[in-house]
Order: sequence, then structure tokens, then C-alpha cells
Amino acid sequence: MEQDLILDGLNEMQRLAVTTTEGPIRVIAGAGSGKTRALTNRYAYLVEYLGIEPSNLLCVTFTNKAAQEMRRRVKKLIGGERDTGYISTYHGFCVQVLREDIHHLLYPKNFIILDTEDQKTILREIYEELGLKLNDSKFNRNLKKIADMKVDTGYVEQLMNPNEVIDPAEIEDQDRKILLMYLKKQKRVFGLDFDDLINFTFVLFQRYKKVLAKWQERLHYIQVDEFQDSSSKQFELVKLLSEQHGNLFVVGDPDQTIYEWRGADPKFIVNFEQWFPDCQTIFLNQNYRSTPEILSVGNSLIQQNKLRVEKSMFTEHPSGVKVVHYHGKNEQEEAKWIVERIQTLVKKQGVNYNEIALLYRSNYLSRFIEQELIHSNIEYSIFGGFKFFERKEIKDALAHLRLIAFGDDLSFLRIVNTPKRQIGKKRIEFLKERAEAEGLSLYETLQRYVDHEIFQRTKAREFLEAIEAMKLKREELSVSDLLQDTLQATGYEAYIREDGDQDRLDNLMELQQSVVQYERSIGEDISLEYYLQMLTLYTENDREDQKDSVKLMTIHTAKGLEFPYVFLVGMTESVLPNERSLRDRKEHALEEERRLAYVAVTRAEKELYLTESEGFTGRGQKKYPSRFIFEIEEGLYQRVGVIEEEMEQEAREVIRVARRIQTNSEREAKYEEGDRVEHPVFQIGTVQSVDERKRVYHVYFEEMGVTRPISWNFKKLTKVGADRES
Ligand SMILES: Nc1ncnc2c1ncn2[C@@H]1O[C@H](COP(=O)(O)OP(=O)(O)OP(=O)(O)O)[C@@H](O)[C@H]1O
Repeated sequence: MEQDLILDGLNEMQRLAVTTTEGPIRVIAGAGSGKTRALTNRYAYLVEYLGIEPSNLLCVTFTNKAAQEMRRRVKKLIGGERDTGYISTYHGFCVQVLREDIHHLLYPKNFIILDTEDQKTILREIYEELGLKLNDSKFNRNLKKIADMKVDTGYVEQLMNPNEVIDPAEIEDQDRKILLMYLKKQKRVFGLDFDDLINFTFVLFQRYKKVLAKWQERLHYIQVDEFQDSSSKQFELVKLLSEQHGNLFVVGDPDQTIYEWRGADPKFIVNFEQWFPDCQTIFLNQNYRSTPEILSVGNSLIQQNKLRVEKSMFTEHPSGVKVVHYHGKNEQEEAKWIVERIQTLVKKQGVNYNEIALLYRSNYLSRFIEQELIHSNIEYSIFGGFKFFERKEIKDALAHLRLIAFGDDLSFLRIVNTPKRQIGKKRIEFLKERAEAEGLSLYETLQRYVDHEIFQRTKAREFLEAIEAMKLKREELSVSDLLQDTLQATGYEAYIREDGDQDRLDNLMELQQSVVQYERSIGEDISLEYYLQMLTLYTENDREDQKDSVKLMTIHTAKGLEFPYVFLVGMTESVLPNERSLRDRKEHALEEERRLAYVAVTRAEKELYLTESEGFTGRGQKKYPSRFIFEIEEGLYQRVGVIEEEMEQEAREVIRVARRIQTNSEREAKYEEGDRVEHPVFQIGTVQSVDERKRVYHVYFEEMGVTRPISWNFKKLTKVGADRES
């Protein structure tokens, strides 16, 4: 019999998922259970077995990359010439809707899409116009506020109004003023940011029922991948679109929800039947990816989560090798061990470099490994980010040191106006002309002409003074101290701090830490020139885009991917789980961090290594093994390296204290909507809503006439009349 590409090779449950086409269907699919295969084959099934046109099928994926991959696989099954237009992300789909119908909202069809960098550019302009210093309110915080204010779609009506947005000049409240100025500016360029794409689509559908009916009519079948990471708006959107034909098929794994921090809500998959009482549920429990050893480690870890749907994954794969936990005495040891292990895999087991992936919680963690990989001549590629020494803030920071050591023009140009010192194009031209004529470097030229009128009202003198002061100090300071002092003296560190981008600040700290470590490893003071030369060699050695290279990426980037050999590195308490997330979002965050660890573990097919080491973090805290390591059932992994008794005790104590602090914070809301409460400063108010995710009450305070978010943990918020009641 002829082979059936679509149905052969599926297991029973996958086949059920593929061939159940009508009505609402939920598939709860564990890691590595062939979700992607089920989705692609179902799409092909609808086209080939039911004769549905791809133009009547919407298939929503989580990333553009996933959409591309799905398209590729679908084309393999249904033939390359077929159109697969509506395989896209939520945002991508909204763009398609808007390109066709946005004119109803009085916007041109060739509107532009604003990415985060564009948003920041708009904000910068606003800051300048308002005469605000960047540190008055930080960028990211502002972007977040703008996003928060856009939760409600009311502003879209304002944007559509030809009489323009309300005049920001009339507004007192600064945040609101910034928002309105932002709206005005984006309207001027007909720009839509990511939040707008979905909001405009909603408003379009709400106001123009005919347009909605057209799209509902068009989309006979809707499939959604990674449904556990859908936000409420995204859920509403597919729900709305499926109202006409009722064929909504969603696939997800609640244990892999890793985007709660940006609005994902697993309740839509967990409680799907609440919205679709007649839905069918299919479980995919068989894991095709990993060895039983790796799967057991994953299961053991994720079982610690309380907020989950119990499902036990199994595999028919033959037994493999035990999972390894490596504990090193310091970061270099950890990096060395990983690299040695990689070399053994390649040389003794015939593994290719590109079968190996190194995963970590945050971007900056790649640095210590990168250095060792370069040192050992192992090619590597970083996915979804820059290589450490290629990041802007790192290049800027090092340019300071280069300028001190060599006074070269390149370094000078890189930093002379960062942070802003009013030394823009015109003044640089001036310097270049003089430098050329007088045979000087740009730095020397600036020294010579700093009193010229063209440099009045600039910060040229302060800049020169800072660099000169550092030149004087360079003999007596170590390179690490020199770096630190320089970044402070020139204001570069403050500039990064004020920009509010925590990743960049973390990277700077990581750089400082890496110099300290380098000095320690050499065991003597090194000269500035020596250090810079060492770095140049490192980076020159470093070639891009090698096919057979080890892959480095964050866990978030690794989602949905699989690799034969996985190293989950930097498994240190406060890194994974990430301390900052825990502080902000408490218990919810801990479970999300655990899910992240679970996602990482379940990427591995054949061998899995969990590594961490002692020492200090970039913030100067002592490092301990992650609590997640202690949570994995003993016996499921083998330990290499020794955790001293004392270290283990301390680690357990640190974890215990962290846990206590966490559980002391409020787990449940004390008040509900309508409760009358009293605040020591804002006085009497009424709870208007309870935000479970952010763990705040929105309270309307009568005297002030405003609504403020008040934390669940705030002990001084009391119920009005509580004394009398008790
Ligand atoms: N019926 C099957 N028979 C053999 N191999 C399968 C089958 N279904 C899936 N696989 C293989 O199992 C692996 C995991 O599949 P897939 O990537 O679709 O899983 P997933 O559910 O999307 O995983 P995750 O959610 O962890 O990212 C793939 O290598 C896939 O080819």
C-alpha cells in the first residue's frame, strides 16, 4: 500500500488529534510529545483529506521562526506550490487583517510597525521636549507604563479621531502626559507598536461588524500552538474569530508556560471547558525526544509545582546514560569542565559540535563559557543575541580603556558623545579638519581646542578631565579598578543605569567581574595594554556562522527546540531561579522559574549536564547550587565534584530563608471587589478590582479622586470597620 505521509507514523493519540476536526478541541501535550508534528499533520489533513483551502485556515504560532518551520513542514506534506498565508504569529495575523481593513479606522494601509527601538526613539524625543533628564523616569519603566495604559483599548478611538489626540499640554500628570505625547507622535508617522496591532484589530472588529463577519466567515478552522502562552487578548481574539464556525483547536503544555511575566495566562488551556463546555480533550503523553533518565529528571522537577495539571510522561526509548550534575569550585573550573566534556564527546564519541547546546537563564551568563570556548578553539554561535564582547555597552566600556591606553580616534569617536556631551556632527567635523591639518589625533585636537568657542556649552572639558585623571592613575590601579573608576568618572555607568535597561547594567557588571577573575587567574597585576591585547586576540579568533559549532542560547530562545547533548549552565541559586523575578512576583515566579528549568531539561535527547560553581555573582553575592538541583530526586543523577558539607548546609539555609520570606508574603487576596479599605496616607477607598497576576488591589481613593494599585503585601491597608467586626 502506498505510504500515507500524513497519517502513518503517528501514534494513536496523535492520530486522534489530527483527525478530530470539528468543534472546540484542546490538546494537552507534554514536552517532546510531538505537538508540532500533530499540528502540521492536522493542517495537511484538513487540506488533503477534507479539501479545505489554506486560505480558510488560520494557524497561530508563538514566534516567526516557528511559523516558518511550520510552513516548511506543511509544504512538504501538501506540495510547495500551495499558499500557506495564514500560518503566522498573533501579531503577524493582525498585520494581515489591518493591511486589508485598517482604512475603516482612518489609517493608511501602509502604516508602519514600531519595534522597541523605535519606541525608545520616540520616548527620547519626548524627554528632550519636556526637558526631562533620562533618570527622571526610566525608559523601560515608561515603556511598561505605556503598555499598561494600552491594556484598555479606549485610546484607539482617540487615535482615530481626526481632531487629534487631547493636547498633552493640558495634562498635569506626568505619566499621562508622556503617554499622550507618545500617542501624538506615533499618529504623526502612522506607526503601530506591537500592542496597537492587536488593539486596533479588536476595535476594528468591535466597530465594524461586517469586517468581523468577513474574517469569521473566512476562517473555517483555527489552530493555535503554544496555547499556554496566550494572553487574555490573544485568547479573546481567537475565540471571537472562531464564533462563526466553532472549530478552534488549541495545543499546549501548561508545564511550559514561561511568559506569565508578560501576560501569558495558562488558565485558558487549563480551564478551556469553562469557555467551551462541549470541548474534547486529547492528551499526548508519550515523549519521543529524551532518554528515560532525562525524562525522569524533568518529571521529578516539575512535580514540585502546585499550579499544574497532573500528567505523567513516558517514553519507549531505551535507557541511556545518567544525568550529570557538575559542581565546580569556581567559574573557570566550571567552564573548563564543560569544554573538556565537549571535547570528549566530540573526540571519543564522534559527536558533532552542532549537536551540542549550552543553555542559560540570562544572556550575560554566556561570557564565562565563551572565553573558555575561544581559548580552546571551539567554534560556537550565539542564538537570539550578541556575543558578549560584541555588545554595545561592552564595546563602549572597553573603548574607554583603549582611549586611555592608546588615545586612538576610533575609541574616541565611539565614546566622546556617549553619554551626550553636545559633541555632535558639527563639532566632530571641526575636530577632524583641525586634526588633519595639524597632524594630531582627535583626542589631542580636542585638548588643544577645548577653549574654542565652538566647545562652549558642551561637556568637552569634563570629558577630557575625566580621561586625563584616569591616565594619571593607571599605573597605580589594577585594570579592574581602572575600569570601574573610569566608567564612574566619565558618567558612562550612570548613563547605563539611568537608561533603565537592566540587561545592559548586568553586562557591565559581568565585564568588571571578568577582569577581576582574569587578574586572579594570572595571579599577578597585568598591564592595561596586555589586557587589551588579550581581548583583541580573543575576539579576532572568533569567527561567525560556522556550521559545525556549539550552540549557545537562553532557555527562552531554546523553547520548542531539541538537541542531542544539552548543558544547562550557571545553575546557581539567584540565577535560576532568578532572584529579581522572585522578588517582583513571588510564588508565581518561582513556579515559572521551575518551568524554565523544566523546559531546559526537556530539550535534551541523549545526554544532559547540569552545571554550577562556587564563587561570587556579578553583584558580589556568594554562589550556591540552585534549589532546583536539590529538588530532583536523589539517585536520578550522578554528581561530579564535591559539595562540602558546610556549603550544602549554607545553601539549604539560604534557600530556606528565601522560601520563608516568600511564603510570608500574601498568597491570597484579603479583600475583594467592593470592599471598603483604609490606607494610612490615601485614606478611605474602595477596592475596584483585584489583579491576581500582579498581586495588587486597584483601590479608588475618594478624597484624592484617583485609583492606585496597592500591593497585597501592604500590611497597613485595613478594612474599614474591621475593629468593630472582630
Ligand atoms: N509518532 C512519532 N514517532 C516518532 N517520533 C516522533 C513522533 N512524534 C514526534 N516525534 C519526534 O519527537 C520529537 C519531538 O516532537 P516535537 O518537536 O513535535 O515535540 P513538541 O511536543 O513540540 O515538544 P516541546 O513542547 O517539548 O517543544 C521530534 O524529534 C519528532 O520528530
